[in-house]
Amino acid sequence: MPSRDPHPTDPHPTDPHPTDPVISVTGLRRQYRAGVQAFEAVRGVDLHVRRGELFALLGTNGAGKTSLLEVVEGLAPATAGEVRVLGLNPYRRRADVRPRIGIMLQEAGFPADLTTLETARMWHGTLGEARSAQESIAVVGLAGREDVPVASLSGGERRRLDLALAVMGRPEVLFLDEPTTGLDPQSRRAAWDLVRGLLADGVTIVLTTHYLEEAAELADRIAILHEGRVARTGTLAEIVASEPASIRYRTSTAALADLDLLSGLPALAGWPRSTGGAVELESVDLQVTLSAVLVRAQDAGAELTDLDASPASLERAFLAVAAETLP
Ligand SMILES: Nc1ncnc2c1ncn2[C@@H]1O[C@H](COP(=O)(O)OP(=O)(O)OP(=O)(O)O)[C@@H](O)[C@H]1O
Repeated sequence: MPSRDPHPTDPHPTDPHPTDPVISVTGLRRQYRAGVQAFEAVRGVDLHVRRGELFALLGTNGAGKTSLLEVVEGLAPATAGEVRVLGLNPYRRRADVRPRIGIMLQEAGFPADLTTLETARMWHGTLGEARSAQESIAVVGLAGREDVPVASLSGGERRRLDLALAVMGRPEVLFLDEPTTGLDPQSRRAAWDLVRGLLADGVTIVLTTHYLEEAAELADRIAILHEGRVARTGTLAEIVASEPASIRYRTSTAALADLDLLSGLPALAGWPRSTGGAVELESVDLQVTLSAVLVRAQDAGAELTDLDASPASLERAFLAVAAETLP
């Protein structure tokens, strides 16, 4: 099916309202191949990214993040649905949209024998209005490494060079595709500081990452993609609030081990389970359930070993999504 564009002329492309979403995706579908071999990688996605926010796109392997982002970045057409970036169809109006966005890909693939500065200058030559090569290198903290061949940069320095090129054109919207993969914890935190600096300058950022901590640290809002659909979306707090907390322990005392007896505990999110000899409880109110467990243990003189009580987390939400099979 060809992509459809209900507003092919984009009547007010240069005068969007300040509160309009910078990225607006509605009912997006992307299908690979046709006929019996057809595979729909993106199955009706709605997303809206506001000006100046960092929106993190998470997902299981093969969830459709890359397939979705390629359409948003204007690199591929949608099979169906509507995408607007800065008010424009990014595929049909690529020449207008491209200078206003920056894309940091997973593997930029520079000629390894060029130096940092030569690489930045080469990229500068492809842009119109842009920061100088020197300034871009300084922005990402690579000053002093100008004359080092790209092949001799560390993995972290190479990712910073990727970022220098992505921000060189002073993009209004920046796409960061797994920007800190392979970086050590210190370099990752340095990259986060760079990203925060860009946000402070008003850049709108779409981040994909497999590091949930990174999304929790940086994102204003998050979407978790699964099997081509948005399975969860919202702020970190909103996503976490939709998941139960958990309590685990081991005991030999029946009052705390018998699952039927435990099912009467308050605020449980489901039936108690026993896994590998440990009791597992899910709770919609950790404090209420945990207090009841401890009171019962005291009354029964029970010893609880390996006691662990954890509030819901982004990781739990992610794992819950990964375990779901969507209709
Ligand atoms: N060119 C293609 N032709 C056919 N199928 C494809 C093509 N590209 C991707 N797919 C399939 O579409 C689905 C989504 O892939 P995609 O790369 O978008 O996922 P992803 O979320 O980016 O995954 P990852 O986190 O592993 O990079 C996968 O099942 C993949 O095999």
